[in-house]
Amino acid sequence: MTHVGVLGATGAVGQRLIQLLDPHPEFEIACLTASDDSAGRSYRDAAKWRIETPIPDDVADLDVRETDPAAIPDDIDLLFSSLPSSVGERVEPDLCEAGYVVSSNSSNARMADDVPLTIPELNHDHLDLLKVQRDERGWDGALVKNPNCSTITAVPTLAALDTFGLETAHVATLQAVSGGGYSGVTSMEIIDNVLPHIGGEEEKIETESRKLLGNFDGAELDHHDADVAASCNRVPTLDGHLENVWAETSEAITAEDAATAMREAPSLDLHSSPDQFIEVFEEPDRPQPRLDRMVGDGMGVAAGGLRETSNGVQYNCLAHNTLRGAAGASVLNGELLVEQGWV
Ligand SMILES: NC(=O)C1=CN([C@@H]2O[C@H](COP(=O)(O)OP(=O)(O)OC[C@H]3O[C@@H](n4cnc5c(N)ncnc54)[C@H](OP(=O)(O)O)[C@@H]3O)[C@@H](O)[C@H]2O)C=CC1
Ligand SMILES: N[C@@H](CC(=O)OP(=O)(O)O)C(=O)O
Repeated sequence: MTHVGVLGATGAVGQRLIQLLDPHPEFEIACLTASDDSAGRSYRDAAKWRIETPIPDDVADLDVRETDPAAIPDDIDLLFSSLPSSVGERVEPDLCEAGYVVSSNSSNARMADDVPLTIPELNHDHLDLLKVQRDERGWDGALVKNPNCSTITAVPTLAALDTFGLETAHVATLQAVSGGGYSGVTSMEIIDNVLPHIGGEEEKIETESRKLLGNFDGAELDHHDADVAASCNRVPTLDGHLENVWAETSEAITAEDAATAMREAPSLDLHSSPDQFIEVFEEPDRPQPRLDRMVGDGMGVAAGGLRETSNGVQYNCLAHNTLRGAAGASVLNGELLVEQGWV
């Protein structure tokens, strides 16, 4: 068993990590951290558990520790990080320097040249950037990131379309409230409403997509040159980001070509990777957040509403933002790190 720790374990993503890691056949939760306010309390007491499955008893009895390298036991093999990015920026490099391998969901350092940003089914080869990272930073540990939840929703479909030469992608998002964390948006702000701004989100989709779709030659990563533009909206759904995408390709493409390319997007043999990576619906009114966010046990991507435009295709896509878009993405990266021998 690989002994793992969860940083930011009491939060929205931290709780999802525990939900996924507790029954995991390869990982054993051995350490939990959160803010100083929670440190020293039992997890049951510190975490306001809001997941639909019960809080696991063995985890509930663990003590929450400070988020500090000195507080992490030496026998932890792998850390999952779901800290606020300002905290991740400060703490994650210290942990890597202290020798820990960190699979992080926080947005800090996602765009750093020597930090792999991975969706294993798409760009598992980018993990070899860790050789560059260790050479440059002198770390015994390692830092790997998963992308922003809205980015993860669209990029698998864009990667499938790239077989036809992706040139442009315009994305409009309808993002669930859980994306903002437990204290993100208040009910007075979001009920009977749509918020047409999510700070920093558009730039993340635009830049992270190009890094994910880029080419790694073993030394340097070339970002894809597609023109990606995004517009982000918060809507009153609980989980599941729905996105409208307009993609243009250099080669002619039909809606049927696009559906086939998406359906054929390869999956991996990792524990958390879904059997079918992208599920394409024929019904024009699918995917929908309430009906389809659990495709592939919450680790799949759903697409539908495909139709041709003058230079490409238009469609809708959806993924569960705290599973495939956050906690599940970190766990999958953890499985890849183990499989490739970094842990
Ligand atoms: N929610 C989502 O869908 C997604 C979230 N993310 C990212 O994941 C990260 C976590 O998000 P989320 O779970 O929603 O956030 P929450 O606010 O729900 O949880 C934050 C966690 O970090 C801990 N924390 C807060 N301040 C500190 C500190 N100073 N030192 C140590 N620990 C601290 C909290 O502990 P305590 O309980 O003690 O305060 C809590 O465990 C963020 O970077 C977010 O941007 C990414 C993709 C999707
Ligand atoms: N901003 C996303 C969630 C998030 O926290 O993203 P990031 O991991 O890039 O900080 C949302 O609101 O749905």
